[in-house]
Amino acid sequence: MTPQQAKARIEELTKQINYHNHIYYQEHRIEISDFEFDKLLEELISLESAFPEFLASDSPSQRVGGTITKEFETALHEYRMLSLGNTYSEEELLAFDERVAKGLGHREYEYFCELKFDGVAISLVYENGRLVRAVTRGDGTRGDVVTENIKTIRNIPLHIKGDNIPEKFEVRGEIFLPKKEFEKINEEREANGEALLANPRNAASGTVKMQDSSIVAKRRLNCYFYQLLGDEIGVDKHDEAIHLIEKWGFNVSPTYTKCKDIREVLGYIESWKEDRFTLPLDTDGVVLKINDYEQREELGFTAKIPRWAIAYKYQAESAESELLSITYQVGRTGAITPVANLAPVHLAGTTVKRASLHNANEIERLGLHEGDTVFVEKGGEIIPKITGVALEKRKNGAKPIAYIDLCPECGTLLERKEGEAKHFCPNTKSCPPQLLGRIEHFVHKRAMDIDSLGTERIKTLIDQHYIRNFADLYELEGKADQLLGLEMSQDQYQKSDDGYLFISLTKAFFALTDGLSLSAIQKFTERHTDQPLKRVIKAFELFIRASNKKVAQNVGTLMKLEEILENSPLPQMEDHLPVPVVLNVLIGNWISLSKLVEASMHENTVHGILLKLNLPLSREQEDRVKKLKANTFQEGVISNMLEGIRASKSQPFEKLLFALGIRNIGENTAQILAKHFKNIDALKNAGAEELLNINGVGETLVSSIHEYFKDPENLELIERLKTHGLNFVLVEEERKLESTSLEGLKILASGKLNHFKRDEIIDFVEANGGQYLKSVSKALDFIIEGEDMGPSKKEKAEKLGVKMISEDEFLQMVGKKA
Ligand SMILES: NC(=O)c1ccc[n+]([C@@H]2O[C@H](COP(=O)([O-])OP(=O)(O)OC[C@H]3O[C@@H](n4cnc5c(N)ncnc54)[C@H](O)[C@@H]3O)[C@@H](O)[C@H]2O)c1
Ligand SMILES: [Zn+2]
Repeated sequence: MTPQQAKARIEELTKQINYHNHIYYQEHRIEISDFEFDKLLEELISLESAFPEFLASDSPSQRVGGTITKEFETALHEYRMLSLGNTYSEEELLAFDERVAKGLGHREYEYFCELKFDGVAISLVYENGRLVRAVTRGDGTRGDVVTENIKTIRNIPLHIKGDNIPEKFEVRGEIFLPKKEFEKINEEREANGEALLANPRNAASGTVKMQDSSIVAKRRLNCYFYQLLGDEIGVDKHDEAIHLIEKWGFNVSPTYTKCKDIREVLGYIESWKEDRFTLPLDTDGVVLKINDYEQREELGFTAKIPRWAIAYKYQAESAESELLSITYQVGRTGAITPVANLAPVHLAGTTVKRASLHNANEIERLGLHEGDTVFVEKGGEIIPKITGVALEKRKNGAKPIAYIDLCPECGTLLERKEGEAKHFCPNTKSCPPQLLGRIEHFVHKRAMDIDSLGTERIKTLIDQHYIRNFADLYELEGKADQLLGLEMSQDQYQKSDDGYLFISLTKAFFALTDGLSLSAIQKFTERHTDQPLKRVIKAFELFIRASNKKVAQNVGTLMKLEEILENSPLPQMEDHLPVPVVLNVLIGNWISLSKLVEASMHENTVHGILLKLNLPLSREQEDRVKKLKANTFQEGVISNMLEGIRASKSQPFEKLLFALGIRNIGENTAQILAKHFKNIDALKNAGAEELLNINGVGETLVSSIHEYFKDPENLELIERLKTHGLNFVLVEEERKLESTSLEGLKILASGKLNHFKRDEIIDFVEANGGQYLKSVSKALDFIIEGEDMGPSKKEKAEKLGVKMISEDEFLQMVGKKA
């Protein structure tokens, strides 16, 4: 390589590494794996050492990767927070050991091994036994002060008690989001159609830097500690320090061990290679450190890393599997996410059956064909990803994956906006997941406030076609009797290609027998999955006989089932039975099989079929049928739901306006518009000019409003809602003010308040006659300055000359405090 080439490559690598550092530390995202990142850095380091003339003092090889952010106060680290050298190879580990041996003049030394926890580094400073400061690593010299956020982590001791606690000391560790919590958050996000968090590490680092500690508290971060620092800590070996902080109540992972030489270290590495996946958090390697502090000092540091420690990183594991199919998920915003269904394969401690594909570009980038053998990898990500295709194994004539054109939920032609990676379903009104999103918004606490309508219930009502829009909610009252017994989930059902309704064997056997428990039957069917139906039924007969419960009756029913199945023209489906056949066995004396088949063609549940047929069932038959159904709506649930819906009719105009979900009309805007126009018709007829004259209304909002009222379906919806008595007119002063002490004042609160939660302060200001604004502007009369008010906000307020008062002063102003 010529010096010219080297220079160009160094520049290119520097640019790339700086970019990936930036998105990793500032945006909590990744675009390449850690392995790929480490390879880039390694290449840079080797080029810089071959061509030292091109080594820039600010090269990423010379600096710790993070930086500080603008939103927090910063603090200097008393002891610099460094990075660690890392390697993926055993040879390099042995070379490290040789350097250590040489550096110490071949005297004896010990290693202390810990797992490398994949989280965010934190430094806690204690003075007189109290936690005074929690600081991120930042650029290694200076970090962000995130004390309030860290205090929400339950097992971090705020006070240390005991004998001989040093007056001042620092403890370092790794904050992490437990895998279970991470999965929970992502399940919620998936259900809400929000983008998934890539991995627990990024989620943890994003959380640590949130502005709102109450959200941090909900995330249930945890922390493992691995270092004690201070001038008078009274120990001179790392293992002693670890035992000390354990004794003081810090959470230390019990996975550490002391090794007397590098061979033992290799044993430790091997022993955790698979076992680490059983730990509650992600780990990406092992850190080995010289145990003795004096020896550490002798070995010293480079600009960026200690010479007495190194991280050995496990390579991400990969496996081969077969692409079975692709499922396209529709989120609540209409965004489409393709997911690969794979033949189950064992990988990194779990069985993998699905891998994320993100969007059409990713499928194209991989060049996926139907039935391809693919490589799956599980790096830092919980959701594995496909890293490539084994081209030599591609089947003859395999077709490239064709991305879907139509929404899998509603059949609408998908759209893809210029410059966007994701496809969208434009059918915002009736595409089921999008409708779910809209209804959830409508019933939200700050909108129509119908808390008896949770997601599961709304989903059921949408799936079974009881609600297609908001107005339908108010017509449920007349359908109360149909709702009784409505099934909450359709998981137990399947439709055959030609539209016949099937039910799981477990549920069918449960309803067809008497005296056998659902769980016992489930265990039985699990043992007999994949077998031909005839054989399963024979085995079930033996199972009934062995159970010794109501044998004659149960076997009799089973024989009837066999006979009807034999004569029915219906297709077969693995592990399922046709619903009409099962119903025929249960209630056959009332109705013929052909009538049942006909009724089941257009229905998705047993409840639906029975509603349609309206048969006079005996008590016993009803009980049997009940066993066939999924969980159902009961009387209490229904009356509770209807009560909530009825009560919502008295929500004031501004809440209703917000609930309608008109694009760009948030809560604040809804209030402003409601106050200005006083009723929906005035808003509907408002011209652009009038709208633009209102403070806070801009061009985008004007066009969303006009677009909304241009749509005849929306107008019809409003008319229907009016007939149900919803408030489309502002009832002025309908809210009794608690006081007028804030009358005419425009107020904003920033930072953490002690007497109010986020939403409470808004209600409080308004209840006392004030107006709450959501951003810093000249219009404000004052800002209530809470704890840890963001420095950028503060700066802006000072620049605009907005007065800031403390929470105490505010409380005095409203007479809540002497
Ligand atoms: N994928 C990307 O785009 C991208 C970008 C930037 C950085 N990265 C990754 O981030 C890492 C670089 O970050 P780094 O400089 O923090 O190095 P590092 O994470 O490899 O090592 C240092 C850190 O390890 C942590 N650590 C965990 N367990 C520890 C233990 N038992 N003892 C001591 N320290 C422990 C500490 O937080 C410490 O700050 C690399 O692994 C790199 O792959 C990836
Ligand atoms: Zn759709």
